[in-house]
Amino acid sequence: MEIKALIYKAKEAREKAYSPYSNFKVGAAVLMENGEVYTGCNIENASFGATNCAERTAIFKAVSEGARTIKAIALIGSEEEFTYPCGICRQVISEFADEDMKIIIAKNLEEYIVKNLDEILPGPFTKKDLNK
Ligand SMILES: O=c1ccn([C@H]2C[C@H](O)[C@@H](CO)O2)c(=O)[nH]1
Ligand SMILES: [Zn+2]
Repeated sequence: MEIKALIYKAKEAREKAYSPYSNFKVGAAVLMENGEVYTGCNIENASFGATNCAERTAIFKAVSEGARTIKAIALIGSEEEFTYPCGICRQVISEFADEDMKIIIAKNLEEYIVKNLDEILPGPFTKKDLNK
């Protein structure tokens, strides 16, 4: 799937954000190994710590449908500056990352940057650390 098409899906998902506390909308789209794309938005909660980020919403939808490996993930938050995944999402992304997974961080369909996992999460804690 083309990068712009994945960003477009993330942008559409951002419209669904439930963020009455921060008023900050984020959308994500994951392309999985089975060729399916799953989308997610951030979902906030009056108990702030119960908030779920857009990336994790998308990944958990994918995994709960049986998909396991992320080929690419697109993320769109602010249109003024690039919105990077938070630390918790970086860890969750690493659990399901394909070895050459791309992380696409977009302001819009024209302005985006592409990162590898190693660039945003060097030295991850993985199943290898648990001898799994
Ligand atoms: O990469 C990010 C960064 C933040 N958020 C959400 C969480 C919260 O609802 C709001 C403000 O932190 O943005 C995401 O969904 N993804
Ligand atoms: Zn996050």
